[in-house]
Amino acid sequence: MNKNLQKLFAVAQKEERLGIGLMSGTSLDGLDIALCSFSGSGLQTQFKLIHYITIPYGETFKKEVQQVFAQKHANLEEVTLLNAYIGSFHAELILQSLAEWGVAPGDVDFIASHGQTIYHAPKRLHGQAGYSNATLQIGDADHIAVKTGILTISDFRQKHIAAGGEGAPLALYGDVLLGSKPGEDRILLNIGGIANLTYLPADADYTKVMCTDIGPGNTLIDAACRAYFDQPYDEDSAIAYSGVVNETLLDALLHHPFFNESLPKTTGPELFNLNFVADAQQATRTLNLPKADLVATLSAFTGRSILRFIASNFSTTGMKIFVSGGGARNPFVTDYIKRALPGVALADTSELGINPDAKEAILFALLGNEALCGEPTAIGNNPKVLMGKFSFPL
Ligand SMILES: Nc1ncnc2c1ncn2[C@@H]1O[C@H](COP(=O)(O)OP(=O)(O)OP(=O)(O)O)[C@@H](O)[C@H]1O
Ligand SMILES: CC(=O)N[C@H]1[C@@H]2OC[C@@H](O2)[C@@H](O)[C@@H]1O[C@H](C)C(=O)O
Repeated sequence: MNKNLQKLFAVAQKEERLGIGLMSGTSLDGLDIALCSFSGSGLQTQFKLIHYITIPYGETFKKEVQQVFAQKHANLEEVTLLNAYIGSFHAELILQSLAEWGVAPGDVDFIASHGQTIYHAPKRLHGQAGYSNATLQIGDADHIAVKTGILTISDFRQKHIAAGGEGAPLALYGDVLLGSKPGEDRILLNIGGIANLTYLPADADYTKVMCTDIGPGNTLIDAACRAYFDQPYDEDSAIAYSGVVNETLLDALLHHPFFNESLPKTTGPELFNLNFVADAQQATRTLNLPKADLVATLSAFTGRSILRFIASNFSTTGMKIFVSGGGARNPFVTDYIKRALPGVALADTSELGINPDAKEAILFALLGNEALCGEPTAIGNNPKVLMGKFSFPL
């Protein structure tokens, strides 16, 4: 028998597994690496976060990825080169982190890698007859497996699409396993590049769980900061607080048909980008808005769209909201939500024992654990699937 298959079989049967989850999100800020231990699977999963780090990407790397990221037209040679490069680069960052943590690669049972999304094209975006939902993550996992010597599971989103989903959000699979509590109505809100949430009902009826993208999280704020302030993001909302929200532009942004589309739905910077903002500015004759006012308006846009979504889909009485993602550190956005929902308890996911920055990397580690030894679980109207492809070391 192929020795890698033998090893795979042994790992799947272990009492406890050590796994690494990797997330490189739409904000392109860096690679999140979470080293976790798991025992059991599904609703019996016991998990512990052992180490976590975000390794920021350098400007040159970011610029290279941005050339192909969310672009309708890209250089195919660049995409091909990046696919191999990102796999190999992520492997290097893993090895470097393991060395810093004093963990031998041979002790790690698996890596679960999200890869880098370069284009997300649900049918609602591309609208082309004869083509299904589609998404593309690059950073080939064979490079990770060969360079680290660790079994690597990757490309989770394709199975979700093959089984009828949009390939995202996958957060619900982790949120149900790690974040639900019978007797408490909960929303787990992630504000990354794109904002999404999972609703976990108090009666623990998993057919009622809902997980969907909401709209922009940090993506437009970051894009405006990059374009007009030469900054990667609006640290502590300093720019937004120095500006004034333009209500006319805000209303126009909120009128996008995406907000009325059926749930669950997904989106990305393919839709919510500076061209979309410029069109709304043109229509509202606000093209000359001071740039700080623009950042304030885009921050209010994120806050208002999240708020409007929650208020129109849930009764917030007794609801607890747990926030994660980099946007949890944007006070303009979080205060906007808090002010409008005074009766609702808003905390970050550390109250659940989940580091809010590490949550998505933990999710992929957990999906890797499920791929090894779980059973497909029916949650809400989501595909009942185990996801991920296996790449073996030499
Ligand atoms: N101190 C801060 N003040 C304001 N914003 C912040 C702060 N720290 C982080 N952020 C925001 O968080 C972003 C990074 O968030 P995160 O790492 O959750 O994104 P991601 O994982 O790429 O997103 P996604 O979940 O959409 O894939 C930054 O680009 C920035 O917009
Ligand atoms: C295609 C893609 O990469 N989508 C991301 C993105 O970032 C947030 C939101 O948009 C979410 O739908 C998803 O990631 C998280 C991890 C998810 O699948 O739950």
